[in-house]
Amino acid sequence: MFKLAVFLKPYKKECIIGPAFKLLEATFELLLPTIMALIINNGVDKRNIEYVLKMGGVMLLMAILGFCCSMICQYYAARASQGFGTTLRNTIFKHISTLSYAEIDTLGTPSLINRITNDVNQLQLAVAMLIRLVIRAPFICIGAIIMSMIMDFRLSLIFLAATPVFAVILYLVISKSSPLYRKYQQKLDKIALILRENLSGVRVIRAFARTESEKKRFYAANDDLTHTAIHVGKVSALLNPMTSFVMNAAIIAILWFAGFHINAGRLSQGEIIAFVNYITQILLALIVVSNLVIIFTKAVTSASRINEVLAVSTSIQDSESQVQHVISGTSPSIQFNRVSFAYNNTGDKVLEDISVTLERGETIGIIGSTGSGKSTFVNLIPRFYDVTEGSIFVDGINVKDYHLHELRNKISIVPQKAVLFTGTIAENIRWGKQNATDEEIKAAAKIAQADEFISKLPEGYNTQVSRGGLNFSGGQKQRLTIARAVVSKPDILILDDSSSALDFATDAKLRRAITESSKNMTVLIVSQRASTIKQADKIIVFDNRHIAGFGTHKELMNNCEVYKEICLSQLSNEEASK
Ligand SMILES: Nc1ncnc2c1ncn2[C@@H]1O[C@H](COP(=O)(O)OP(=O)(O)OP(=O)(O)O)[C@@H](O)[C@H]1O
Repeated sequence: MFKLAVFLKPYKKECIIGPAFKLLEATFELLLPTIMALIINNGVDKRNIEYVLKMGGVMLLMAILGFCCSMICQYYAARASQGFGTTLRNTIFKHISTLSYAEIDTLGTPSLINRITNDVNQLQLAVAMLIRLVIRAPFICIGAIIMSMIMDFRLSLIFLAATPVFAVILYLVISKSSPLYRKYQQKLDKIALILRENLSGVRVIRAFARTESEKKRFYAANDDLTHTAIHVGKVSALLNPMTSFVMNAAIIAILWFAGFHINAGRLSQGEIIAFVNYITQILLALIVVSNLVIIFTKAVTSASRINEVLAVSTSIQDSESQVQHVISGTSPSIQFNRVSFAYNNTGDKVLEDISVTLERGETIGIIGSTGSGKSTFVNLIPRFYDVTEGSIFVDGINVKDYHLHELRNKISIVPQKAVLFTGTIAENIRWGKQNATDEEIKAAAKIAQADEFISKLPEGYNTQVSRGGLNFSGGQKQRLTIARAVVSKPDILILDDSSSALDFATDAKLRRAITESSKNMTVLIVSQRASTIKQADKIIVFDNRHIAGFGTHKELMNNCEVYKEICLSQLSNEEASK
């Protein structure tokens, strides 16, 4: 938790002024019982109305000043806690954006969302309480004990005797509830995961009539969360009654002994009322302390979850080289040199000993059974993941020697799942090139075979894309994502099964347009459809982690059994032999 204190640095002023005003308010509050004792002893007892009114006025003034101090503190606490939360959220977000796919896969998207929202909120609350109450509550406790000591030292020893009992209660509750809060947050992550899967996969769930079983899964996770919440709630709920019990026992003891003191004439009526007031102040302050303990126990859990994210350093390190790369026109566009890859250190290899050279300007088809490693192969080129063994060269330079932005500027990738963002169609295409002119956007859409359907829309390129591109069909979404990729005229274009929703004729037109649009662009087309990749200059055939064949359609039909089998399962003999 202390590691995150750096985010409070810009709010030093707020962290000093806020508690200072709170202390001033607490001082006024501590003086009130003494003034009340004076009013009873010197005013009420002696029937001195003038004294009662004068001191009553002083009490009112103190209450008003106390209220003003409290408001000022509240203002500074809100400024510091909100500012702290904003900076922390920005920092986590910035950090997450540096992480590679591998780290994001490990942490889990729903958990990351919970950490950046829920956990930061918890810390924000702790900061506000830190400024408003953390100094005030002990100050009131200690102040009230000192004031009562001044009045009657022996009676006040009862408070001191109650303190260790209170400390033991605090220790027991914290040690029990702290691990439970961590469990609670993990279960909240699980709820977020199920919710996310259900909301994004709502159509599939309905199509497969899985609504009931998904409901049951959600209820089970929710019950589990509730169970933990109740458990932790029960433990925390013990704190307030136990504190009240200890303090009320102290009050009874004080009243008992105070009776003897009054009888002996050592304590006045006013003083005994002030004494009881101080006890009440201590009791209230201790209840605040108990609630603070709960808030801070939660905050410690949240802080460790946030620190966990901030401590993850990306495995994809950007090159530190300042050298401007000079690309030789003769080097191959992409070269894999004995590359192996596993998604995690202990996992099985999903690509093994891959060596292949792709020349500039070639169109490469990539085919193979599902799970054979096609997507993994193309994801290694822009360094979404780093190779486990071997090396990859783009334009003759090891991908690890590029600055990431330089490498990724060369490559446009259209992923399997078409992802669009809210905004207009033009804005979505402009993601590929920020300063693209309207003509460039139209040209890109023409290549992607999207211009025709966009032009028919009443608002054309200014049509709003709703969240996730819901207002477009699967094929339309795919074409828009392809337009976004080609608008920057990249050196390497990767289409990862991204034309699967297009009909054969549109797919063929798309491939022709891409080939014609740039002679120097190396195009990698991953597809399950033999017809999509058949015409490519070269075809890579993946089979179970390995390259089973590499060559033209004709060559592979003659020498690659896996390829021949795929083609013959999809095409007629006549089509396959063409
Ligand atoms: N993020 C990931 N974490 C762990 N394993 C993964 C991950 N992505 C893919 N895999 C595994 O790697 C293997 C290769 O997957 P990949 O997606 O590269 O296959 P593919 O040939 O593209 O399949 P498809 O044609 O179905 O898209 C599969 O066994 C898959 O389970």
